[in-house]
Amino acid sequence: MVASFCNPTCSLLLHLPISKYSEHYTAKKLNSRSLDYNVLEKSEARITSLRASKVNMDVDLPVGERLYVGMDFGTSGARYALINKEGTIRAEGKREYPLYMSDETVDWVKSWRTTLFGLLEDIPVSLRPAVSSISIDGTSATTIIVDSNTGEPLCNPFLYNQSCPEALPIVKAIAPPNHTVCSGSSTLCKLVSWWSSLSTPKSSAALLHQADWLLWLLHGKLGVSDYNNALKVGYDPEIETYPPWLLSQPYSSVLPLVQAPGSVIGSMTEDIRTRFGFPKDCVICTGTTDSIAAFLAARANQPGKAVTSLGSTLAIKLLSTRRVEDARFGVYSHRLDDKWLVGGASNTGGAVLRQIFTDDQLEKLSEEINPAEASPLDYYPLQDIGERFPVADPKMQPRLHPRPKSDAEYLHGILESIARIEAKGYSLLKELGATPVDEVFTAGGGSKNEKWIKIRERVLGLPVRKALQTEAAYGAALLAMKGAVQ
Ligand SMILES: Nc1ncnc2c1ncn2[C@@H]1O[C@H](COP(=O)(O)OP(=O)(O)O)[C@@H](O)[C@H]1O
Ligand SMILES: O=C(CO)[C@H](O)[C@H](O)COP(=O)(O)O
Repeated sequence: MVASFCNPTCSLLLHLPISKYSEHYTAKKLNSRSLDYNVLEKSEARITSLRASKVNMDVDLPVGERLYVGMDFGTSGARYALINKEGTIRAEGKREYPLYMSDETVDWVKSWRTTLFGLLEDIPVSLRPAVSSISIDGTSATTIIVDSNTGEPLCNPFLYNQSCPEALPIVKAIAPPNHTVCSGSSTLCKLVSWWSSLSTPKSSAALLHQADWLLWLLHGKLGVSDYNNALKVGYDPEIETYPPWLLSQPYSSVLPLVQAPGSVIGSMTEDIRTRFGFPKDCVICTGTTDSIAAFLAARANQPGKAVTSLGSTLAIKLLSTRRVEDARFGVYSHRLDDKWLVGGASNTGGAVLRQIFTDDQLEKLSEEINPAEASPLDYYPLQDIGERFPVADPKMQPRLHPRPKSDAEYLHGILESIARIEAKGYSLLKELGATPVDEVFTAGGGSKNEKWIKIRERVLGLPVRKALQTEAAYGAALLAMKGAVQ
């Protein structure tokens, strides 16, 4: 399905050119404002100088300065960024997820909750009274079914890359052909899988995404999400509602209310506010997904600009004037104010590297790589069986052999093979009608690898550079700022 989207308003987070009117839907006027990028660009130098001093700075704030907190709950750990209205980073930090086990499985809910309050504790005490708002991004389609009265989970969460193939025929029977939900790892497949399991109480259930549930712990209003996280359960961000084919399902009662990302849900609860020393006017804002937060952090603001998140997984996001989705290839479009972030998320990425090399080895071995030379090795690096994009194949096998004697050559082959997957992703988006990519910014842990950036430039045949801000937490902080100043 290809649709163009319209709205004659500037978006809050991006200086976006006014696009032509939609061919398919009566566009709704979107509430948004423009944030001056020039201010943010100028502040880059200041960010660098501040960061050069210390990460968590108990600095004396200018009188009256207000601050905005973004938290990124990624695959391997969580981070926070505390910024002011110029985008200067006042403090930042990160925590690995503690691994609590229950019945031989990881208790992710306990780990995420512990990490959330740990990050709040890491925010310098002297800066907390200046915090106006908080927002959180999480891994997309990470799904938690909770008791709608208590907010406590009714089952283990379904993680972002978990697939429920048994639910796919049921979902395909109700959704339009090749709709975004027609993927085994979609939130809707996870909901249908849970709904179809006999042992679960259905009456007082509510569906939340990871970011929604973490934000609920801070504001206390259960059942609120954002239109990025809600995309993969079937919410249509262009018409700003769930489609009739979904609302007519028996489980539609568990679906969350949906707001735009970076909109105020409510005030921080009194007990958390007093426990940590946040001000009475501190508000909690809707979030987004981790790869969209990374896009926001990069501040790529023209159609044709793209952000590749080289985190545990490879997620690509291309700013397009046209909406594109095709579940056969794992391609979907997130709304970003009055444009579309077209892309997909592969199961390849840094997690495969981490299975083979430590971060130090990655750094040392990369020094031996000549990025101008193409590697003859042809792999498909996956942690486990199954791929989401640019091929949606739950049975795809990892391919990481033959392994050469030289570790540097092996790493070169893996980095180059991931670059080829990235290149295939971008050419697929163009074939499906998205605005062609003309420049790629890089976010995530892999963005620190200069040699990989050069390999990717050669394979993609495009300018590729490290984003000015590579952490998704910075993008979430921009969403918190949007909500606070609205
Ligand atoms: N020098 C490096 N070169 C390539 N990849 C790296 C390097 N250092 C770290 N990484 C990768 O970055 C990934 C972590 O990135 P991050 O953005 O923190 O992931 P996530 O948010 O998905 O947990 C790890 O999987 C690791 O393999
Ligand atoms: O791989 C992932 C975890 O890091 C997510 O799937 C990633 O966020 C991509 O999802 P989306 O495109 O919906 O943001």
